[in-house]
Amino acid sequence: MVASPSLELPAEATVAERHEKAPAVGERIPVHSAVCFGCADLPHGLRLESWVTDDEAGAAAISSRMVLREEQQGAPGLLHGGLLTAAFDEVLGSVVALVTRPCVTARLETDFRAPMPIGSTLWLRGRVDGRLGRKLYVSGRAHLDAPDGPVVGTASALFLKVEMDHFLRNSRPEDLEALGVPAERIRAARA
Ligand SMILES: CCCCCCCCCCCCCCCC(=O)SCCNC(=O)CCNC(=O)[C@H](O)C(C)(C)COP(=O)(O)OP(=O)(O)OC[C@H]1O[C@@H](n2cnc3c(N)ncnc32)[C@H](O)[C@@H]1OP(=O)(O)O
Repeated sequence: MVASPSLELPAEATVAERHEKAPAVGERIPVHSAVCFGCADLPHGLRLESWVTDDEAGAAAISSRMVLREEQQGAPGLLHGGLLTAAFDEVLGSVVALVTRPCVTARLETDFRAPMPIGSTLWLRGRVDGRLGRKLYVSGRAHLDAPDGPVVGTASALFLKVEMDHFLRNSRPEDLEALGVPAERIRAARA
């Protein structure tokens, strides 16, 4: 198998600041899609809530909150590990969206540092560590039960900026049409 390139921040990467039209520090980040497993208010979703936070170096950063529910268990009484990775995907995807859009996850690594009991609350942080062309290097941390509680997980990821064509070519046409995308535009992207 071919190894994926490193997630290490390249020396030439630059600070990735928030876009001028992105929400300001302290503002809630709006749900990006009514059907999103990560942020929408869905019975089966993670229901993450996120806010823009300040960063010493001026980089885009957010803080998020997720309550761990009965139906999210892996081992008895503990959060399923894949759901922490899904939560990081949402948090890190939301923080890159403050810089540029649309982006997709190319690679995401999670370190599980301590078990996460059902009924507790995860406080997650995400930060864009740097940008090099289409590549956005991001990292995150999950704390248990308080914004500065014990660290139960960490993550590093690479997101890539894509064109709208990525969705026009790959999403189901009916979902795009439901968002108001004209059928001709979808057909043209796929021709
Ligand atoms: C009008 C329509 C309305 C639609 C409304 C849309 C609304 C917008 C909602 C957004 C919602 C967000 C949601 C949350 C985030 C997800 O959940 S995203 C879902 C999960 N991710 C995916 O599905 C992505 C699937 N993968 C892909 O599509 C393609 O592999 C990618 C990621 C776009 C990359 O393909 P590519 O653009 O052809 O890039 P490629 O030339 O292969 O690589 C470019 C560079 O990145 C590096 N790279 C690529 N992959 C990797 C990797 N895995 N590891 C390390 N490096 C990599 C390459 O080595 C290369 O480096 P250089 O040679 O330039 O140094």
